[in-house]
Amino acid sequence: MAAGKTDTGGSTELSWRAEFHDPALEALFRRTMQAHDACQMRHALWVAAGLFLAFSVADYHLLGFSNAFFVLITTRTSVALACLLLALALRKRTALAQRPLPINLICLLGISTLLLTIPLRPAPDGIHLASIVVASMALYLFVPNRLPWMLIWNVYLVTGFAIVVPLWDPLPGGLMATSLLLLGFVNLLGWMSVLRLNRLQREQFASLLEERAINRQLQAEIEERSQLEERLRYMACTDDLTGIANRRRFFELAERELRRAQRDHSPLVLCMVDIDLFKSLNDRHGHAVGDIVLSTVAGCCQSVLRETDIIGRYGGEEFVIALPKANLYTATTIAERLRERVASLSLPMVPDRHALSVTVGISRVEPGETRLDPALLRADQALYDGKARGRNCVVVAHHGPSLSAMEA
Ligand SMILES: Nc1nc2c(ncn2[C@@H]2O[C@H](COP(=O)(O)OP(=O)(O)OP(=O)(O)O)[C@@H](O)[C@H]2O)c(=O)[nH]1
Repeated sequence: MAAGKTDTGGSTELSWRAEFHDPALEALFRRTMQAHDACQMRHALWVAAGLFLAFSVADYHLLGFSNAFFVLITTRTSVALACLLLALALRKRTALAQRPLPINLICLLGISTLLLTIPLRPAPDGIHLASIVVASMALYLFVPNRLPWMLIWNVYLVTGFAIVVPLWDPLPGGLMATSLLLLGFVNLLGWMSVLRLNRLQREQFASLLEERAINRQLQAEIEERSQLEERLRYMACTDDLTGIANRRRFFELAERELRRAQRDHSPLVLCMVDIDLFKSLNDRHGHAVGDIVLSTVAGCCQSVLRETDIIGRYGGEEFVIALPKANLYTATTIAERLRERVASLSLPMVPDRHALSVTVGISRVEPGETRLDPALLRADQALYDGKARGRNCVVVAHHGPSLSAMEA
């Protein structure tokens, strides 16, 4: 496997036993596989317990109720019980699958019992060899991630076989050599299979980690882009200085309200708000103070409006407000409240307490008007009327005999 790096910087290089060189990565792999390993080992232990007990039936047929039978059934039952206990314990504590002690104890008991059958139970030559071969493969394949330990137990198994067989049931020289060669080959096969399995599992795990890292990176990029988009959208719609809608956004929202008003035959009123003598304020106190006054007045406007009302910066020191479902009387009340609030403002950077005031021009959208421009023009005209009348006032554009200019 080509050596790579995980996103945490760990190397995915494998050791001679096909485990990760990086101990942290190996520990992570084992933790990830823990439940799976425990499940696999539990099944193997159930099968092993069943097999050990099942062979007692064969022992009985071969030995009857002899001493040898009782020794064998005792050891077989001990192994089976140990297997069952560990299988039950693994159900609750999956971490036991990766602890060497319990499984090593069972290996010791199981292999010793298997070797004990050679002197205690007479059987044709091939039967003992076959059970050793099966046990050897089982050790390699069913005990996960314990390759060096399983090699040690296999050495015990083969060495035991090589010692016990000549002592109790000697084989012809050629047959013994063939058996040992066969066992050597079985070990090689088991070893290679486990190496291959370990390598495949870890390669898959490393790819999974890599994939997750790429996904996380993509997720972060997507989030960054959507934040950027959100920011751009905000910037495209908002006036930088005051934080209220810019002119483009105001028209977008107000035109939507106009269509709704036409549909529902409900009123829509527009107000133009202009800060009085702003040029002289700018000249006297500087542009920076002018900016603060602009955003303070914008805040005042917002404070007198309902959530459904729309406010935007029309340009310079002029604001525009759309009041859906409001008649001229309501609009005038709101504008008066705004005018009073601005007049009562006391800003530390503007020493003259009465310096701040606004003039408001008001006009309603007449039935049948499909654009905002005519009403805006009338509100603007009313605003200039207000300026001509001395400022700091609210003026309603002439709509009919019932409504005349209203001054503060
Ligand atoms: N500080 C600041 N000043 C601005 C901004 N936009 C426009 N202005 C200033 O606003 C002032 C507008 O002044 P005018 O249109 O002459 O009107 P005014 O002085 O308010 O007089 P009246 O409207 O007749 O009461 C100009 O001096 C502009 O430079 C801004 O974003 N910040």
